[in-house]
Amino acid sequence: MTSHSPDPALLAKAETLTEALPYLQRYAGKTFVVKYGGHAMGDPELQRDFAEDVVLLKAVGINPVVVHGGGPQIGSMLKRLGVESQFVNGLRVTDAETAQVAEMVLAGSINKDIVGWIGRAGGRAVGISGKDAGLVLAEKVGRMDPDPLQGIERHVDLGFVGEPIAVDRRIIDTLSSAGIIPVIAPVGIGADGHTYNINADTMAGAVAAAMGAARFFLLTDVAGVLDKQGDLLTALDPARVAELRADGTITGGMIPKIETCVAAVQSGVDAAVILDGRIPHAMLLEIFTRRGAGTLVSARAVER
Ligand SMILES: Nc1ncnc2c1ncn2[C@@H]1O[C@H](COP(=O)(O)OP(=O)(O)O)[C@@H](O)[C@H]1O
Ligand SMILES: CC(=O)N[C@@H](CCC(=O)OP(=O)(O)O)C(=O)O
Repeated sequence: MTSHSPDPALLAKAETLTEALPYLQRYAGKTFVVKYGGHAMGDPELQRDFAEDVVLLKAVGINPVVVHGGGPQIGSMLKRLGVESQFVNGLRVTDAETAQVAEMVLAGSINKDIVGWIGRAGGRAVGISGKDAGLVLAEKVGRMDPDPLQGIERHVDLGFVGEPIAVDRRIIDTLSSAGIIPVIAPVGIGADGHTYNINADTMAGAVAAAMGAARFFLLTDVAGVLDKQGDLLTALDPARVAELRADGTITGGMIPKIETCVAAVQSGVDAAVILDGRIPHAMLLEIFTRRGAGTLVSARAVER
């Protein structure tokens, strides 16, 4: 090989970087909210990749804000403690004991794990929950009709399940402007002083709306929203989402996820993307290359 014909593998790397250039220019200074689902936290390698992606975003001038879940991890802890738990339309029925366990797992072990991974990837993160600095004021979710497939009695009281009714973004701004990546556990406090367990998708959507995020990513353990045949739906708008809810294509944990995406794009977030967290660096591929992955939800249908 002469000095005029560089190694093709090296050239490909340079091309990847130049392909990223317009995206780097477009997104510098913008806020990206990333919801990191409990199912996407599978193995340590994926957790390391995720942390590297978040640190890279910060390094190129984007402000990432991480909101995490931990449903499966709460489930394992409840099982160890011999506490039963039920879901209604993707939300965990939460009595006082379950609320305590949820807070311990979410704001305790998972939150600090993620902070640790980001630190190891060379970033600086601070882990908080919706209770810190009055970030999220929560209100009890009303009684709900369960999914008919779950065969649970109608009009269930979900207990200490909350939804965000106000987000005070100042703590996020303070951390972000100090070069720190905020990592947020989905727990909030009510005006009644109770601690509320908040679905992590819902929490992330409220944060994305309050931040006027340019992009909102939800990392999970499926390729995105699938149709009845199991094929990936690459782009959806609110009208199509309503059809898929009505005909039973979207069920269980995908309900809060997709409803959050719709609410986010209707309240000013440019686009929300449901991504497969099992794919290494799924987020970087979505942001910096022309090969978008997952399901993109936007106010108006787009070609992908
Ligand atoms: N139409 C659909 N397309 C994709 N997944 C769906 C659909 N309907 C229901 N689901 C379920 O939603 C799950 C994702 O939600 P969830 O388990 O709560 O993830 P996470 O823990 O990442 O928030 C999928 O694993 C799948 O079982
Ligand atoms: C009310 C409610 O359902 N809260 C969720 C909070 C965690 C969560 O949403 O985690 P994932 O994103 O990993 O599913 C729960 O208790 O499981």
